[in-house]
This record gives sequence, C-alpha cells and structure tokens, in this order.
Amino acid sequence: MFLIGLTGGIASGKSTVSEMFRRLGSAVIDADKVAREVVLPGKPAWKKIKQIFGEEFILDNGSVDRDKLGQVIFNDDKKRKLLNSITHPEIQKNIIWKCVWLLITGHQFVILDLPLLFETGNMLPYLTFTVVVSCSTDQQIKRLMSRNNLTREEAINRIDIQMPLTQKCHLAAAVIDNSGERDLTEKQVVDWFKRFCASRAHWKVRILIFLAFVVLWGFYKFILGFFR
Ligand SMILES: CC(C)(COP(=O)(O)OP(=O)(O)OC[C@H]1O[C@@H](n2cnc3c(N)ncnc32)[C@H](O)[C@@H]1O)[C@@H](O)C(=O)NCCC(=O)NCCS
Ligand SMILES: Nc1ncnc2c1ncn2[C@@H]1O[C@H](COP(=O)(O)OP(=O)(O)OP(=O)(O)O)[C@@H](O)[C@H]1O
Repeated sequence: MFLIGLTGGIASGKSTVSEMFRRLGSAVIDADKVAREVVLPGKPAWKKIKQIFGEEFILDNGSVDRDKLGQVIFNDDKKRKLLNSITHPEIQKNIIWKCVWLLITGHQFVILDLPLLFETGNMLPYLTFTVVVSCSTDQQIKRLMSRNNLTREEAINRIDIQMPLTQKCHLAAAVIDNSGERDLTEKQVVDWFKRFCASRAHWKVRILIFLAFVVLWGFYKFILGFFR
C-alpha cells in the first residue's frame, strides 16, 4: 500500500487536492474528520475535554463547542498544547486503524490529509511519500477569512501558529502549487498520481524479479541434490 502524507498550511487547499486524488481512485483519510470523530459525546477525548476545559465547552446537545474551543486554543499556546495532548494520541490511533482496514480491503493508494504532519511528526515513519499543498500567504488569509468568516487578524493568527508553509515545502518530497485556478492544480494532481502508479509498477517488477530469483535458487539446489 502507498500511504501518501498530504499537508500544507491552513486553508492552502489540502481538502481540495485530496478530493482530486479521491476522484482518481485513491482512498482518503481526512485527519480533520478524524479529529471530529474522536471528540464525539462519550468518547475518551470528549470526557477529558469536559473534565479539563469545563462544562462550558459542551453544547446543550452534548457535542463539543468547536467555535468556543477554537477561539481559546488558537489564541493560547498552553491551552492548544493541552488540547493536542488530549486529542492527538486518539487521532493517531484512529488513523492507524483506518490504514489497517484500507490495507485489508485492498486499497493501493491512500492519501492521508494531515494538517500537522510535520509539526507532530508522529505519522512520518509510516509514509511512502509526502506532498505539500502550497499557495501564497495572502491567498491563505483571503481563503480563510471568506471560508471561516474571520477577521484578517484572526486569519493571520491561525496561520502563524503552524509551521511556516515555506518550511513545509522544503521538508516535503513534492509540492503541489494551488495558487492558481483549480484546473491548474488538478493537472499537477493527475501528474503526481501517474508517477505514483509508475512507482508502484516498478515495485511490482522488483518483487517479481526477487520471487523468480528465489524459485531459480530453489530449483538449482534441487538439481544439485539430485545429482549428488
Ligand atoms: C480547535 C477545534 C475544535 C476547532 O474546530 P473547527 O471545526 O473550527 O476547525 P477544524 O477542526 O476544521 O480545523 C481547521 C484547521 O485548523 C488547523 N488546526 C486545527 N487544530 C489545530 C491545532 N491544534 N494546531 C494548529 N492548527 C490546528 C488545521 O489546519 C485544520 O485543518 C479543532 O480544530 C480541534 O479539535 N483541534 C485539535 C485537534 C487537531 O490538532 N486537529 C488538526 C488535525 S490533526
Ligand atoms: N485554487 C483555488 N482557487 C480558489 N479558491 C480555492 C482554491 N483551492 C481552494 N480554494 C478555497 O479555499 C478554501 C480552503 O481550501 P481547502 O478547504 O481545500 O483548504 P484546507 O487546506 O483543506 O483547509 P484546512 O487547513 O482548514 O483544512 C476553500 O473555501 C476552497 O474552496
């Protein structure tokens, strides 16, 4: 299985790109969705949030008040680290189980859309390849302001708490530029998908050569034993 870590800055276009990979046939694990699953009412992380952050972060219907929690953790390093220490181990476990399930069910390509891939580093040892989705800081600010209804200051603040996008681009094996029109991004996605397919084909050939070698070696030993 090819497990491809997809990351980027906040609102740089990770979901947009992972949706393009999904349309080409990849399975996608979205860490933001997993982060929502692990805080569903009654789950261990939900209990800890209720206990540590307080009842005021739980809505009447029992779910976590995401807006309120966001207002706090995006403005307070200590509280963010605290929330991370509650949610990240649960998110990681859930992702690993999802990967095992996708492996068992025969999926060849899995895109792991993980915003904090390089910040936490937890999933890096399991990945075949890393891809960063990039755009300019100005585009990030504009997209974040219009999607999340934030002020410019709030948007800049959310960008600044993550590792700089330029640094992520240096760490990744590939960069997909999402600063232009969506169809330009899609062309790059198709191109990378073709390369992944070619790379998998190379692996298949290597495995076949190895198996052929093992069979020939066994046959050679058998013949040698026969004439002794
Ligand atoms: C604070 C929460 C409740 C806000 O929820 P909300 O629905 O408003 O935002 P959402 O979850 O869709 O996140 C949007 C983006 O914010 C950024 N972000 C979220 N959490 C963090 C964090 N702890 N540190 C840095 N950036 C973060 C990511 O780029 C993410 O894609 C939520 O983000 C959360 O539970 N965060 C902690 C878990 C986490 O680290 N998630 C990130 C993916 S592993
Ligand atoms: N090439 C593009 N041109 C214009 N708008 C775009 C482009 N790509 C993405 N967007 C818009 O920018 C916003 C952020 O995109 P998206 O949700 O894919 O980012 P993300 O990196 O997944 O965000 P997050 O970090 O919050 O998970 C969305 O409203 C999306 O529709």
